[in-house]
Amino acid sequence: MAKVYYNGDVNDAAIQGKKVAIIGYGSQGHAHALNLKESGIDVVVGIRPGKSQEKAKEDGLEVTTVREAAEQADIIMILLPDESQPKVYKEEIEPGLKEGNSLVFAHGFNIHFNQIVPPANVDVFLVAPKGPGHLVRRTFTEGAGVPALFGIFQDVTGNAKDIALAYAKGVGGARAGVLETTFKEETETDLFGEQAVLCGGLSSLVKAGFETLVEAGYQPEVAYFECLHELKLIVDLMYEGGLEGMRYSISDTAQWGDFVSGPRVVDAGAKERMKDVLTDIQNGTFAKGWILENQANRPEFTAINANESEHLIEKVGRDLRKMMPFVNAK
Ligand SMILES: NC(=O)C1=CN([C@@H]2O[C@H](COP(=O)(O)OP(=O)(O)OC[C@H]3O[C@@H](n4cnc5c(N)ncnc54)[C@H](OP(=O)(O)O)[C@@H]3O)[C@@H](O)[C@H]2O)C=CC1
Ligand SMILES: CC[C@](O)(C(C)=O)C(=O)O
Ligand SMILES: [Mg+2]
Ligand SMILES: [Mg+2]
Repeated sequence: MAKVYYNGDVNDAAIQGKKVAIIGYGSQGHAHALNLKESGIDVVVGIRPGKSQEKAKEDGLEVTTVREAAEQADIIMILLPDESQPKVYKEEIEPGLKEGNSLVFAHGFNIHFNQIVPPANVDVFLVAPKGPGHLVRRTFTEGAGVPALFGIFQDVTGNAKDIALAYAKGVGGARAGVLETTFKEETETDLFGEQAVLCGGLSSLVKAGFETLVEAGYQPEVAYFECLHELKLIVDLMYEGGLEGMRYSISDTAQWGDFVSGPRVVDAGAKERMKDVLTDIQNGTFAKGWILENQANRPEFTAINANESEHLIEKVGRDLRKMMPFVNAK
């Protein structure tokens, strides 16, 4: 079994007296900045002028430019979109780095795929929450946390592991469990998870189910409730009790259908295609495509995104959710 670190395993002194710069104030950025601050850690947010800068100020945080934050801080956590990081790093972060600083990431993409090449005199590690930033924040305020991974790329101070664990505790990760990984493992598993299962696999499954019912003549609203809305309720049961917890709560009829029909839909062919997806991640094909897509100003991303937002499931869902304000309460 892998070693799992919890709050009691962490050396808090590793981060005390240090200043942490959170670069970016989006999904992960706001969660890390607020959670660390409420954990008693000295935080400054480095962010360009705009909406999220205003939000960081409204939230009562110390805010300055990216360059100034990187210069001031001992620990610099980069929480910009992966595709924006290399340019901002080169122009505004690298010039402020000092020997013995910690350069930190929440995802290994830019280090692993060679888009950011850090100097040899700083610690480089990742602390990657295994969940969306808004839930990293919400669970923290509820007294809980989202599990996290940490991984060391460069340890020049000899303290990188202690600092990484203290950081993970500060954002709430060590309430749920923190595991050691490598940049390679975090990058490849995170990309695979979001593409094959959590985001890509799931949205394709939901759309295919919805379309199958609608094309067979059933009402779109019924198909929406069946294939999308109820998913959260089923996944909540898996989150709480695994597959067996979910199967305990559903009817025996549903459980029998799960056993006999699930593998007909997600069959051996689907697993073979998952392996292809993993291969493209491992050999850099996916990363190269995403980097080039951004260099070309995202023509395919923009077109697909526009088509997706016009899908019937989205139109029906927007109307139905208006009648369920509690769904969007947070
Ligand atoms: N989203 C998530 O839950 C997870 C993300 N990660 C990783 O965390 C990192 C951050 O991701 P995420 O939180 O999704 O990022 P977001 O897309 O939410 O980041 C948006 C923030 O970055 C700022 N920003 C965007 N582009 C630039 C730029 N060119 N120059 C300066 N600031 C910019 C935005 O400012 P403005 O408002 O001005 O646009 C905003 O403050 C990534 O490495 C990601 O892989 C890891 C785990 C989960
Ligand atoms: C599942 C998507 C994710 O990897 C995440 C929230 O963990 C991301 O990159 O946003
Ligand atoms: Mg992830
Ligand atoms: Mg990810």
